[in-house]
Amino acid sequence: MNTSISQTAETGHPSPLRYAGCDSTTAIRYRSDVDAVRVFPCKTETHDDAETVFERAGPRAQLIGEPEKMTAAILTCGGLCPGLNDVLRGLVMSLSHHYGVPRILGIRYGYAGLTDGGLSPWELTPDSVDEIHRDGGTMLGTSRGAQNVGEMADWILKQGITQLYIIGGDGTQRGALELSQELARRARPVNVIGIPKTVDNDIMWVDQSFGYDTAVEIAARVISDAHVEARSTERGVGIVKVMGRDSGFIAAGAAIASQEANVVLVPEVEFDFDGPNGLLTYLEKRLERKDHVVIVVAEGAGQRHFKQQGREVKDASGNVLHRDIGELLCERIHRHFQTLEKPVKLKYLDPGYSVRSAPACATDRIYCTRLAHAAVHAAMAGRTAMMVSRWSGHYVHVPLELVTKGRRRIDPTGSLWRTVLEATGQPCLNHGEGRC
Ligand SMILES: Nc1ncnc2c1ncn2[C@@H]1O[C@H](COP(=O)(O)OP(=O)(O)OP(=O)(O)O)[C@@H](O)[C@H]1O
Ligand SMILES: O=P(O)(O)OC[C@H]1O[C@](O)(CO)[C@@H](O)[C@@H]1O
Repeated sequence: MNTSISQTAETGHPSPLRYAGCDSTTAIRYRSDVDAVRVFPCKTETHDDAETVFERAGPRAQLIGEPEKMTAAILTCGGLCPGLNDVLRGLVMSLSHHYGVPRILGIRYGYAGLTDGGLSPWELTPDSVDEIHRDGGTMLGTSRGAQNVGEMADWILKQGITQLYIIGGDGTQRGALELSQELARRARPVNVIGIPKTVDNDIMWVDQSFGYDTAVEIAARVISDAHVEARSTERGVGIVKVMGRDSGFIAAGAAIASQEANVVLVPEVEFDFDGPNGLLTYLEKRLERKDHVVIVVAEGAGQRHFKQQGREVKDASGNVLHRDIGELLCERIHRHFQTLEKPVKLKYLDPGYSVRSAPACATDRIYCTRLAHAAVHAAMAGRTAMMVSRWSGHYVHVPLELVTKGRRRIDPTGSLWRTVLEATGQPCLNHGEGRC
């Protein structure tokens, strides 16, 4: 799966690099001669000793043009995530205070705001963003759903925009790549810089996304609530469903943080309901032994159990909308123990939107601000078609072509999942999958 990528460490000009997908166990070292970060990925089935070089983020001596003649635009797209307003604030402060860019446009409701049919942009100033970090959500609004890339490019050029900051998830970054390619075909240069936003923590080449710490903190508190409920009744079962469409990072992190989860179900690891290794058998044993149990489930887990029950429904961006695995767990567990004539008391908690609409915690605020400043330095130095990131602890520039190659998921054979299993005592809940 090695791919040639065009971007050198020094200049942003084309040179072949080898790409390897790997998690943050990757070793890393600086190459001070080229102001770059060299990454040596760990060995996986698909990659041997391939290496990737990322340019280090930060201010550069040479700017692409005169800041006082520039117009910057910022948009947020996809689902909410704690810290969006901190990123917006960081961008405006750096553009205005550090570089003196006079015109900063806040695009309304994601890509929809880059078209004639969208709402007019807001002029952003340090004063207008001064206190936005206190609030969750995004002051600019967000959206899902496709827009015509040619129309967006026309609109951007008509507005005289010279740099565009795009804050969003993997879908948004795919859009950013297309847009940067379309703009590159036009006469006037526009620097397109992505900033990774994902409460699910599922963007490639990002150690951990902003908002994740906040999300885990909140979800862990809900798991503790579920635990209190479960242990306060005879045969109490607490079920907590958290977001995680394709990746179970919030479920895993919150379960470990709370120390009070007994079973964690994520999209990356299959589980059975029935059979000697199935969830229901394990719950029987656990309830005999401890009289209560807490289950944490990511929304994308166990979707194969719905297969016979209808066609896939998708959101405006084409993401598959999952069936409610929390409801299914409640129904199956309730029915099973009724049949055994040993009924359980079930409490189902779903903190989904509360987790992602919260304002960011302190560590996420620092992270958002640093990413935002890195993004501005990148654009001012003339970079484009790239995303700022923190990778193996370093702030770096990652080509959008790499970012959009896939999604980051929990490795069922890796250390995070192993920690979940050790912390919960959860056994293998499937047969024949080979990954528990
Ligand atoms: N493959 C793609 N090519 C171009 N644009 C895309 C692509 N996928 C998604 N987009 C656009 O990106 C925007 C956001 O996509 P999406 O709704 O999937 O959210 P996201 O950025 O992945 O964030 P989240 O993680 O919250 O889902 C939408 O306007 C969508 O049309
Ligand atoms: O209901 P919405 O706003 O479309 O978002 C829900 C989705 O957003 C995510 O949080 C990703 O941002 C997923 O985990 C979830 O499926």
